[in-house]
Amino acid sequence: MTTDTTPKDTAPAAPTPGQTVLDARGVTMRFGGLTAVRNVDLTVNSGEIVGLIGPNGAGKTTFFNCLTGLYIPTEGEVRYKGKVLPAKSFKVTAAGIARTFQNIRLFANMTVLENVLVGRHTRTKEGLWSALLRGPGFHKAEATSRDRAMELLKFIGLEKKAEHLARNLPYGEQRKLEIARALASEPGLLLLDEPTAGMNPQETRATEELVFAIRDMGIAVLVIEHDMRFIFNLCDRVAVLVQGEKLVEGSSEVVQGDERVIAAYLGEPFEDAPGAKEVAEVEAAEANAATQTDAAPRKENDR
Ligand SMILES: Nc1ncnc2c1ncn2[C@@H]1O[C@H](COP(=O)(O)OP(=O)(O)OP(=O)(O)O)[C@@H](O)[C@H]1O
Repeated sequence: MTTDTTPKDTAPAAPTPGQTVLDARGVTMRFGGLTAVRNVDLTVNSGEIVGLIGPNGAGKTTFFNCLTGLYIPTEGEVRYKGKVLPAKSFKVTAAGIARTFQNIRLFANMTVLENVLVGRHTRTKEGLWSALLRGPGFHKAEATSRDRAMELLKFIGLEKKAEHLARNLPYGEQRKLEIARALASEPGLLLLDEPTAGMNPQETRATEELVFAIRDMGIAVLVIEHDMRFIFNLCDRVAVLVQGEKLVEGSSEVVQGDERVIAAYLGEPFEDAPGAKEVAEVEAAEANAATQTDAAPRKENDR
């Protein structure tokens, strides 16, 4: 992925810096007796990358679903660029919010290019009759869509695999393709649900760069992630959900140092890669075991 291949034609007009793109107020989602999200306010401004973190079951994905028309919040209101969001997910996408899911949802037996083309359907003006009759309007629209889809594939570094079947891509590339498909709808706000889940450290770093490049295209980003290194490197602002409620919101520094967040989620101040301490302990134990194994034959020989 390189930033100089940004598909400028497809990028939405950059909103005024600081303009509120997403404004969620008092969002509550109840499932029977369970309140999964309780009275959550959250804004995302243009030019921002905002993180949403919290323990498993805190309500992060439910909140995302309330922002994308999959769920209608029991209470509260969600506005995108000042307008109340429609209650259907395809209308939310058409309005300008795109998302990826925690579990990859590609069309496995379609090509990489076809997957991105599917993501463009909300931006295609040609109707059913035009498509069936395959008139000149249809062919022109199809060519434009292909060009734009190829630009996006270039942007994420998958243009050489355009004709590969999605299911044959390695895991990290499937995740990138999901992002390209979301970008194909030309969003002003991109919601990413655990984009680095299952990735190795190199893939995670590449995803970090990709998200920065997407922000630089003029698209605001809201991201759920359990990888705290990724979140704290990336985000201008982080909101913490615990048991459905927003516990804290602030800069990475503020959130990392907040005792309530440490107690409820982080466990201890974040200083290095998560798990670094555990890795160091395992390595020390292995080194110790190796020393003892080396020592063992000498004992044998001593006898
Ligand atoms: N459709 C549903 N019906 C009933 N309960 C639900 C539904 N969706 C989510 N929940 C419940 O709402 C709560 C919040 O779940 P949610 O998936 O939003 O949490 P999360 O913070 O995204 O967790 P994770 O980090 O594990 O993905 C959980 O108790 C979950 O079981």
